[in-house]
Amino acid sequence: MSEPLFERVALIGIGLIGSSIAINAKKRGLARHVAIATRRPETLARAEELELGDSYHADFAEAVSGADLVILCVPVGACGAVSALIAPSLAKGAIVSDVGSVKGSVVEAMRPNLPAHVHFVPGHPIAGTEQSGPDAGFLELFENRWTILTPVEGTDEAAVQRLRAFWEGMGSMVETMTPEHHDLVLAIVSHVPHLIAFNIVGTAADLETVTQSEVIKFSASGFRDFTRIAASDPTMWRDVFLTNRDAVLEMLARFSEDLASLQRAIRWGDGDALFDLFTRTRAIRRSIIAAGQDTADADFGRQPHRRDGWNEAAGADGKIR
Ligand SMILES: NC(=O)C1=CN([C@@H]2O[C@H](COP(=O)(O)OP(=O)(O)OC[C@H]3O[C@@H](n4cnc5c(N)ncnc54)[C@H](O)[C@@H]3O)[C@@H](O)[C@H]2O)C=CC1
Ligand SMILES: O=C(O)C(=O)Cc1ccc(O)cc1
Repeated sequence: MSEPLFERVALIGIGLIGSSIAINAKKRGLARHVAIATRRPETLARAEELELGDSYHADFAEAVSGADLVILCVPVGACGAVSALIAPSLAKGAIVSDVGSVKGSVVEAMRPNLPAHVHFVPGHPIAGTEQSGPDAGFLELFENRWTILTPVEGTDEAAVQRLRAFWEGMGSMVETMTPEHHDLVLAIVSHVPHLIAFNIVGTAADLETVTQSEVIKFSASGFRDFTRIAASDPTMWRDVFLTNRDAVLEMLARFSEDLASLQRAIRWGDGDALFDLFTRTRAIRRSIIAAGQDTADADFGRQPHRRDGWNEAAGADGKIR
């Protein structure tokens, strides 16, 4: 086996993403030692029971000392405080990263706390599920999925390349962009869609004329997909909306305008407007799938153990019907 990329990887927070990284780092030989730290003793004990790492620490400073890679795998709202806690113990030349779904606020919160002798390379794997906690992680999570790195100006290129190699070692494809651009893109492809799911499931739950048991009994797969998304971790998503406020509000404004014109088309019986939009959106879906045959999105039905919308929409050959 070739030499590991890192001697000691410290993971702060061991939920879905932290545990998936831990499993990858060990199984794929990317780190000689995986040190795990988290806030709650029960979670740390569970991580140890699952043998996710090589050492387990209640003390974050102890976990990061001597680490050449430190990754914060905590909700975005906690990144600032955690970075302040670990800063005095970070080794010279260490790469410090995170996996947060929002990048601008994480950079703002972490950067001032970090010493000049470390390389700060923020990251975000565009891969996840609605599950959370240390039991949720799995080896294939990052396979054929994109990871976005958002290094700030002046970051050592060698550090960016080393982190890129780490994510590629987990099967991910890597792209770099600015934190601001990341937040705008993710607002429309991830954050607003999650908000729509939280909202529609909430609306259905509050209905007075349709009972909850009817909602469950007659829910077609479209609504079931929304309920999967709406089951995502409340803390994580609260933090996403509080920290990516501007980009989400901008995309929501556009969404509301488009929704209003759909409403008008329905009110005035404008079948052509409805038909045109649905034709356009069907073509978009088909082109995504066609492109997916040789890029990241050829992953419908990718996780055979998952029974969610992605799998159910796909036949045995992975084609959507
Ligand atoms: N769940 C998903 O699908 C994805 C999540 N992310 C990002 O990854 C990060 C972690 O998310 P998950 O692993 O899903 O969450 P999770 O809820 O499964 O795990 C979070 C971990 O952070 C710890 N934690 C929570 N608050 C903390 C605090 N104040 N101080 C220290 N530790 C704390 C928890 O004990 C737990 O170990 C988040 O920033 C999220 O935005 C990124 C991609 C996908
Ligand atoms: O479960 C799903 O469908 C997701 O969309 C997972 C996800 C959630 C948050 C991210 O920042 C990235 C991926």
